[in-house]
Amino acid sequence: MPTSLDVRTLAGPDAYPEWLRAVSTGFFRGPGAVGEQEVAVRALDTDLDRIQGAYDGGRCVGTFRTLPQSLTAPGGALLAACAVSSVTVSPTHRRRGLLSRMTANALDAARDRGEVCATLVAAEYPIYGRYGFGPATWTTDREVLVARTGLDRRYAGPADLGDGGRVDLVDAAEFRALMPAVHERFRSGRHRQGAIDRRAKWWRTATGELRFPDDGFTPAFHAVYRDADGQPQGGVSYTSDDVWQAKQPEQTLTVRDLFATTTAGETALWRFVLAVDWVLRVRTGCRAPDDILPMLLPDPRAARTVTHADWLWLRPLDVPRMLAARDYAAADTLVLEVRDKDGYANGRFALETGGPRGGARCAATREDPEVSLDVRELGTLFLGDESAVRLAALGRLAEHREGAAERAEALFRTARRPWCQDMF
Ligand SMILES: CC(=O)SCCNC(=O)CCNC(=O)[C@H](O)C(C)(C)COP(=O)(O)OP(=O)(O)OC[C@H]1O[C@@H](n2cnc3c(N)ncnc32)[C@H](O)[C@@H]1OP(=O)(O)O
Repeated sequence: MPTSLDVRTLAGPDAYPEWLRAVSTGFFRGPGAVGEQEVAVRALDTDLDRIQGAYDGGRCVGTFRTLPQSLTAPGGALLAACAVSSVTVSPTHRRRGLLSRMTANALDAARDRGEVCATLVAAEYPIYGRYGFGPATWTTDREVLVARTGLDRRYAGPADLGDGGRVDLVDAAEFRALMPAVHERFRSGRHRQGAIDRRAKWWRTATGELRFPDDGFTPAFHAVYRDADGQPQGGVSYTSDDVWQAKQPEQTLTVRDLFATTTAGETALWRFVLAVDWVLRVRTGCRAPDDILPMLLPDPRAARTVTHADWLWLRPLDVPRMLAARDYAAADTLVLEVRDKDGYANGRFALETGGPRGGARCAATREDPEVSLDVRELGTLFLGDESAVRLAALGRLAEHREGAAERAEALFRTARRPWCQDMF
């Protein structure tokens, strides 16, 4: 029997618990698994206007949520982005266009709010390209075999590195008090493109202050790096298992979070986790592909790649504002034609760049294009991780003037690879 499927934003707070249960069903946690405390925790800092549900009669069969996000562009500018999350369609209602309807509504709303792009972390690679998203950052998870690193086991702390700083274990409350400000400085650095903001709720959840039953949270150890002036410049959160074999400790330390505003701090924090007693292996978690860690080791092969995969996907919405906000490696003028079947980013744009720290301008133009590409390829290029020349070889970027792909490459590529460390 045909049914009419209605897609709408949440009518009010009363509709939220059922919507959350639908998310849970869509992500296979099981029906009825969402208790009152979970509803209360998840409702904090949640904007109901940004939540859509798909309804079959009174039943919620599809979910979609967006969050305001601040995304770091190459050079350190912070962009207003629309972060997409909690996308599910009930197994009973798939492939009837519900995701497409919810995505179209969300992108319209993002454009109307003036958000320059949308972002997401894709559960499966083939889903989101059709909506104009392209993979823009990659993540690498490594396992370090501590005994193979060649590091001196007598290491006694940052002083051994000739660094006046120190690393101290702190409790969750102190970590929560100190680290948000450090993270804000960290993520707005010139080479931190791809980083996203962490709101107060993120820190409260990550440090176990906001909990609900069966949330799967494991308390972590926390340590802070302070520089020679006593200023916090970085921190690490990690857990460790308790494996022993034949009277020998064989523990795996898993890094949940590690960042610092300075290379000295980042180095000291890695050296700290690699020197924790009883630890045989260190799992790094979600790092940039060009993370400095392997090169800190006398034997970089001790850090083996466990997973390397796409992470943050980016969907341009406002091309002139987005392109003008970033820093470029060269001074040039390039005319790009962007194809966007959904219309948000369609058009020809003249990009004028002043080179490193030189600013950029971008505006619609009628000039002949030098390169043309689909909007999702622009999303892939924007944070600097993809090669325009490689896209041209793949037929995903067309060159209308000889050498234009190489010029695009010189503009868009970044010295460091983009890194988004967080899931949302
Ligand atoms: C940002 C995040 O939250 S990522 C999490 C995404 N959620 C999940 O993976 C949970 C499990 N999966 C689901 O809930 C659903 O299958 C969804 C949300 C992925 C898709 O929802 P649907 O309503 O079935 O998608 P919809 O019918 O709108 O499909 C639109 C198009 O995408 C295609 N498509 C949908 N899902 C997939 C998929 N997993 N793989 C490949 N193609 C897909 C459809 O075939 C369709 O193609 P067409 O336009 O060429 O006909």
